Amino acid sequence: MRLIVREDPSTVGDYIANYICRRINDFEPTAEKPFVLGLPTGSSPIPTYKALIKLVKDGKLTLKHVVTFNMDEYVGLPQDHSESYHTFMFREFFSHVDIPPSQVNILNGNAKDLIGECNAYEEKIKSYGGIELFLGGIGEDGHIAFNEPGSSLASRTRIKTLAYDTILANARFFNNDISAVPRMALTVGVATVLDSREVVVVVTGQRKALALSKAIEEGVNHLWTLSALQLHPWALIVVDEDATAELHVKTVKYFKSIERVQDEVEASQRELKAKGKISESQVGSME
Ligand SMILES: N[C@@H]1[C@@H](O)[C@H](O)[C@@H](COP(=O)(O)O)O[C@@H]1O
Repeated sequence: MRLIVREDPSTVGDYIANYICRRINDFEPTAEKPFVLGLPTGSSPIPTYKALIKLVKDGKLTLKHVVTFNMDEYVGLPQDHSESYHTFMFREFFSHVDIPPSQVNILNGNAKDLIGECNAYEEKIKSYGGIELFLGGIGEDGHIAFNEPGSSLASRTRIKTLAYDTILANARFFNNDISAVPRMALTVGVATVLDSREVVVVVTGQRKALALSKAIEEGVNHLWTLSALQLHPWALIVVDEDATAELHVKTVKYFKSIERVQDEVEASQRELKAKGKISESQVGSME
């Protein structure tokens, strides 16, 4: 696992957007071989979406051959409700970039057969050969997607009852009316996220600091589902300074030193590549 620390949410967003842009461009997606990207909602990824939109507008990135799968959706909230994750994703991202809407996949929380909807979602992900990169966010209780505390770390896409903490946290999107927050959601499972080839998680703000420390400084634990990321071979968590408030100083220093060493290695690899001594595929990031 790698942990990257940046100053604030905006520089975190820039870092992740540039990272995703490089991954997509290196992949050289085509109609036959699209890049499959998992995406979250929430306020934390908004700076990343803003930065990705700019990269597309500046001609540095195209999403024409990208297929997306969103993490979750409320159950029973009309699709055109201002707080549905469908509305959120088109408002904050998809309407501003060149992705064909037919390549956007979001769980339907109003499906007649919710279990069938979840199973079909897993099958569709499989039909694309799995997810290349899953971008995620976390809740204050350490949940990834809507995998609330106590979720099985082997879980797949399913119906989930929301924890009271999450209902409270999300009431801010429903005029602080707790009774207006849906009680259930459809969500990809922890194992669905872990199956993707790479996972990138955005964690910003002091209210996420405890969850971050539980997830990376303690053992794998179903009460802090992000901690399952410790089992993933290619995981990256990008945080701002505020989110590090509960981490040990030595943890932060350690990960910062890893980034420094990696930058030095990459710089020397680029130099070797410029001299024709190694190929582009040999220039890459390390865990
Ligand atoms: N289901 C979503 C999560 O996927 C998201 O990570 C979380 C954090 O939201 P925010 O970034 O607004 O704190 O909100 C919801 O619970």
